[in-house]
Amino acid sequence: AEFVHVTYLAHGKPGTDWLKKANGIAVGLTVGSWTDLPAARKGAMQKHLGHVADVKELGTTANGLEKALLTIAYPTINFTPDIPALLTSVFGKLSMDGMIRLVDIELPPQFASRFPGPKFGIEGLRETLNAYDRPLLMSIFKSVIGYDTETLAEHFYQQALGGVDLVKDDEIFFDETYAPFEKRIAACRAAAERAQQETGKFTLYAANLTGPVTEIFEKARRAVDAGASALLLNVLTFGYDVLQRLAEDPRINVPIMAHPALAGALYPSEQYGVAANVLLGQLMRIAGADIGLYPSAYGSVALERGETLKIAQALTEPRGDLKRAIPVPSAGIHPGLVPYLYRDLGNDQIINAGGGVHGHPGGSAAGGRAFVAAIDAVVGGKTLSEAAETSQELKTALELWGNPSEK
Ligand SMILES: CCCC(=O)/C(O)=C/OP(=O)(O)O
Ligand SMILES: [Mg+2]
Repeated sequence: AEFVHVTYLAHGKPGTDWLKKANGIAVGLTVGSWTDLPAARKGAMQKHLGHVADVKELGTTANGLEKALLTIAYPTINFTPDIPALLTSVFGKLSMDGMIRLVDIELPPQFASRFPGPKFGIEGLRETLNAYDRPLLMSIFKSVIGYDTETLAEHFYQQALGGVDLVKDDEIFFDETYAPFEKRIAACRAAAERAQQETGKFTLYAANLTGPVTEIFEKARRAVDAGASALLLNVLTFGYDVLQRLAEDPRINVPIMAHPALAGALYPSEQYGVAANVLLGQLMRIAGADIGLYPSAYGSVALERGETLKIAQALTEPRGDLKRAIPVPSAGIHPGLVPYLYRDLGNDQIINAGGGVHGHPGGSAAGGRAFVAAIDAVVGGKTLSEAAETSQELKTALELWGNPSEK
């Protein structure tokens, strides 16, 4: 028999009987009640019974509460191998039952093997881009709503000229009236080919997958047929299972990028919700994200650095034959932050910026070039100031947004 081990951080009044609370969860979320079960039923129900794997009391908090880590083992025969079943079973009703936060899920090998994981992973993405031994670079269409296909294709061209490896739609790009999905994909592919003539590099385009879930799979297949080179999905709003089924579809043979939109409703609280490394690391990876975005520790919607490192670890740590998903610390990123990002994650990351590219006084292409110079610098062991001596674009970017790592 296999068990999923789920660890919760629970807060409670002084004197809480944590073993009793843990037992209540283990039984309540599996067989419902044990003591009231007739003896005849107990035999049949035994294999469905959850149990307490560990209880670690952590003492008292500043505001007088007690806290403890409770690890419960759930028989995997209780649920089907998909994330809706897993999350509903281990943190459905329980998530609404007081101060309790899901902080870790450990899947046993057989159960874990039922999830697709990344189709490309870091290695596959590098092969697709022919880009090795350096962080990848991505820019984001900024402001995108209301632009027509031709304008977006020109914006794509400018970003590609700047040397970015990928361009992504902003996650808020839903209304495609002015830039129909397949038309936009074809136009951006043409723009990528045009830029490639000048840069020698083919820039991928991650088009935002939108629309009713009843149509999203066919839409994704049409996107690939139309020349899509990557797809973006707002996983929390569409659902992890949509991500998993896209990743499992052999016809959707392009990297899938997971956006964290809405995650901030779940991860911040110390006493409630779901830890970011589970939400934006582990679950995204097992469901099949090749590319995992999350708030960086340095930008505009910052996450605490330790949290960001845990997300990156969940996306990349060795886990059986699961491919590694590439971490993309995002939001408010500008070239001056590249040394911090490189110190944290080294080469295996995508450096991702919208405003930090398009806000460059020299325009989007110059914004991309500033990042390329910054990445070359950190990979080559140079400071940004040294690199700025031979890159006007980087010099301008550092003057505008700062060079905090050399303060
Ligand atoms: C964490 C997601 C970041 C995001 O979606 C986004 O659009 C960032 O844009 P900038 O902050 O780089 O302009
Ligand atoms: Mg965005």
